[in-house]
Amino acid sequence: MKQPYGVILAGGQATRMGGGDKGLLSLGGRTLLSRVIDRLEPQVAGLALNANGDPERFADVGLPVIPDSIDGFAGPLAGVLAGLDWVAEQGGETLVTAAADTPFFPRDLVPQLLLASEGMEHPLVLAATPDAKRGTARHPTFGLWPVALRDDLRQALKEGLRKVILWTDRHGGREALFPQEAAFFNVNTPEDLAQAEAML
Ligand SMILES: Nc1nc2c(ncn2[C@@H]2O[C@H](COP(=O)(O)OP(=O)(O)OP(=O)(O)O)[C@@H](O)[C@H]2O)c(=O)[nH]1
Repeated sequence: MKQPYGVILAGGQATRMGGGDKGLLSLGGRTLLSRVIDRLEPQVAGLALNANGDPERFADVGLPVIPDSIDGFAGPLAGVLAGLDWVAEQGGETLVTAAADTPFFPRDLVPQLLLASEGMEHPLVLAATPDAKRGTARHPTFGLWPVALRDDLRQALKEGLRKVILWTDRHGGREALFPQEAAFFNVNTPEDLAQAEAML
């Protein structure tokens, strides 16, 4: 399989943070986004940012900015679709996504997702961590997605599907289990940002 392309999902509204771009918030003197780029860039064939609105605010980031093609805010699956369309333009076969508000994700994200996808006709894998109640908890913004399913995803979104796990389950999506429970800690509120500072 060719090396996946990467897309950082930053297309949300950050309502719990009071609006704006969570990726541009500072954590220990660097933006969340720059921390995510540092972790993902070495693992992928090329990298882009999925965000809506004026792309100029990300001019310093130096990545292509791809907006959602679905009207309104349709959730992370809309970003996955935008990412898959971009990967298809690059001539790639697979996409790995990471969320812009999740600064500590594993540096072996991509190899572990690829390992879990071995033997699948259409590689579709979500990252997961141990969970006391459910056994494992899946992280729907961290996944390996096949370009081959992008038209299926487009149709599902058109029909109103929004929940990531409903769509991945439909296609026999697998899990890649990461042992570190806090690896996908994400920053949703000002309190989360303070907690992330304490985790540095
Ligand atoms: N492309 C795209 N990504 C989204 C959308 N909504 C959420 N996301 C992304 O999905 C991930 C998880 O988002 P949430 O934390 O649930 O939503 P959020 O908008 O970032 O924050 P809240 O409004 O506080 O829920 C983040 O990476 C968001 O950027 C959307 O409508 N389009």
